[in-house]
Amino acid sequence: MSAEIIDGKAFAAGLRSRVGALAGAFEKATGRKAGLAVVLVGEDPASQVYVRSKGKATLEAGMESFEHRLPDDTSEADLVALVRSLNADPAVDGILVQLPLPKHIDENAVIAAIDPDKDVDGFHPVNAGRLATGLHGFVPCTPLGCIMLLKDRLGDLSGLDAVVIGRSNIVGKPMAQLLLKESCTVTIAHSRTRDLADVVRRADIVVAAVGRPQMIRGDWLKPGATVIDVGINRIMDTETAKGRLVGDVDFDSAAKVAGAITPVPGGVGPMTIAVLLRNTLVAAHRLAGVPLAKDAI
Ligand SMILES: Nc1nc(=O)c2c([nH]1)NC[C@@H]1CN(c3ccc(C(=O)N[C@@H](CCC(=O)O)C(=O)O)cc3)C=[N+]21
Repeated sequence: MSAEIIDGKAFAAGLRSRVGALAGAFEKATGRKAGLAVVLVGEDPASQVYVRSKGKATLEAGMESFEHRLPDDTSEADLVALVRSLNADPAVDGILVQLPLPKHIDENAVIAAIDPDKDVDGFHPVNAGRLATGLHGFVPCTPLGCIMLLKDRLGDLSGLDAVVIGRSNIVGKPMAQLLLKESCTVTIAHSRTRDLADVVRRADIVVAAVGRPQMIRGDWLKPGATVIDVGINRIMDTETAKGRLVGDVDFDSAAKVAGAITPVPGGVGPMTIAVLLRNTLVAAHRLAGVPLAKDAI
């Protein structure tokens, strides 16, 4: 094994403590805590785990956490009504509606109901448009966390060949926008891409966000490439007969070829939550009209 393991968990801990210090300063300046509202519809066990860890991290950073758990059969109209009440609530700076939503609810309709200036997930079309056109707005947490790890490892990304595997609104597309903003030459690959291995082999930066366990293998990589694995897949380990988490990258073979690689768990996942807190603090400053230094976080 030759690759450096990128410790996302440690980087995220550092980011959370910087956000915590700024959250304390925000409270001093305004007399109130920055607040994040998280809405969870239904009983999905994985979503419950994520929501619990988001709430815990929010409190640890010295912010207010508002959790709304709604039954599985909540109507779209009721959910939209809750979102609108959070839009109007001055104690709430950030709103996150946990995805996926139950099938009878139109996710796009719910996302569209969130005030773009409280949309700390960066999923509202207004924020997607701002990102695409170079305006200030909220950037989805996972891709922003990936960029932070890449810049920490590589410094200037300008001119590098980057391949994003996956084209979701939540990860693939905003990831490609951010890499483009950093002046990378960006390729977006997806399930219909031909000769994916050949596309990946050209890349200095590989971001894997396909949702297929261990799909990207070491022999697809350019030696020395930086590999960011966004996938979180639960599989059965055939040797131990226990469930375990793996990424979209086959870690063992990739680590022999890559220059640096994020592990799963302990890579991108913890960054997602840390950036969510960061975005909430930024939202609080904007809503309160209290300036935050440009490079503060
Ligand atoms: N509106 C919305 N916004 C989201 O940001 C959002 C969402 N919906 N739905 C679900 C996904 C998933 N997600 C993760 C957050 C943290 C970890 C994380 O911290 N993972 C740890 C632990 C993993 C574990 O042990 O289960 C790790 O990778 O090391 C993973 C995944 C946010 N999501």
